Amino acid sequence: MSFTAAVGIKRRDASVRLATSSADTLDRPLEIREALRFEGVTCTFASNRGRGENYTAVSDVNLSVRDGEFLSIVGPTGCGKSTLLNVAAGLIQPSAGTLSVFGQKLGQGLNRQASYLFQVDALMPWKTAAENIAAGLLFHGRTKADAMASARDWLIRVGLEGHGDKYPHQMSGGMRKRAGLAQALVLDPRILLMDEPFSALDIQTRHFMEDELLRLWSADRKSVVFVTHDLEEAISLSDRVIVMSAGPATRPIAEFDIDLRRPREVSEIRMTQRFLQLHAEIWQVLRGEVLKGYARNRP
Ligand SMILES: Nc1ncnc2c1ncn2[C@@H]1O[C@H](COP(=O)(O)OP(=O)(O)OP(=O)(O)O)[C@@H](O)[C@H]1O
Repeated sequence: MSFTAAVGIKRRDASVRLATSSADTLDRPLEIREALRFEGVTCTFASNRGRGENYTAVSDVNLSVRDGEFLSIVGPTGCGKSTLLNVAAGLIQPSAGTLSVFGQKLGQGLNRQASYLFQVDALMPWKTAAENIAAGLLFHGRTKADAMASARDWLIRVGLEGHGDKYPHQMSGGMRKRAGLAQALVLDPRILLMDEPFSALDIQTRHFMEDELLRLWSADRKSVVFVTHDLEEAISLSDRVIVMSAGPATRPIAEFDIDLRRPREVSEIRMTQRFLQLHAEIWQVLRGEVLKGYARNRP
């Protein structure tokens, strides 16, 4: 069974180390590389209620994301999923604990190995799709000709060939998402952080985008951390799903290996027996936390 309860979260050291017989060591690396490692990460904020109170959103989070892994994080609303992504991006510093990126502790400042894709578009309305995609490269010092050539290449890769001259208001929600994906991937990050990127899309476009993401991901297997409220989306995309506890002081309470075959087509994989089995197992844990979250947030 793939369910690993709280003990499973503690097994993190074992999970990143391969069993090594002498034969193994000849042709396999000793360690699977970690893209991200949260160690004892706690984030405490000044409470929205004021009165000098504090609110601990996440507490003592220990979690590693393997190089090339597609990891999803699910949990009750407001539990602290985005907070963890913000720590991974270097947008906020934990009150305690550390984040390591490919083995290096991240001090102050942004995680330069990562690109971030938010729920809302980060496209600049006064720039065309191509210019939006090229903007990050220009910021990193590439020449305009070079940046625009890369942007045109990425327009093709995300299915926006011929739409490079459109402004965001001239594009559909799905097209804007594609442009957003290109904007993130053109920088060739080793890590992709995604915060409910497709939640505003209609269901068909959403499935299209999920398949598109899997296709792009499988081309060079970046490490992905994907936050979603949608358990079906989490299972159909991921190698591993982490369930967070209800807040406050949220932490991962269970992890599930998703052993569905790849390549996957999200609408098809959801019909399989194994998918339904995994869904039932994970929902059993998640449901309890969602109910606790509702109970705690009742006025
Ligand atoms: N900068 C901040 N100042 C004060 N409180 C904050 C801050 N950032 C987050 N919080 C609080 O921390 C908790 C976790 O927020 P977070 O956005 O990480 O949750 P989430 O699981 O991503 O939410 P959702 O599921 O609704 O997207 C919330 O109660 C939120 O109000």
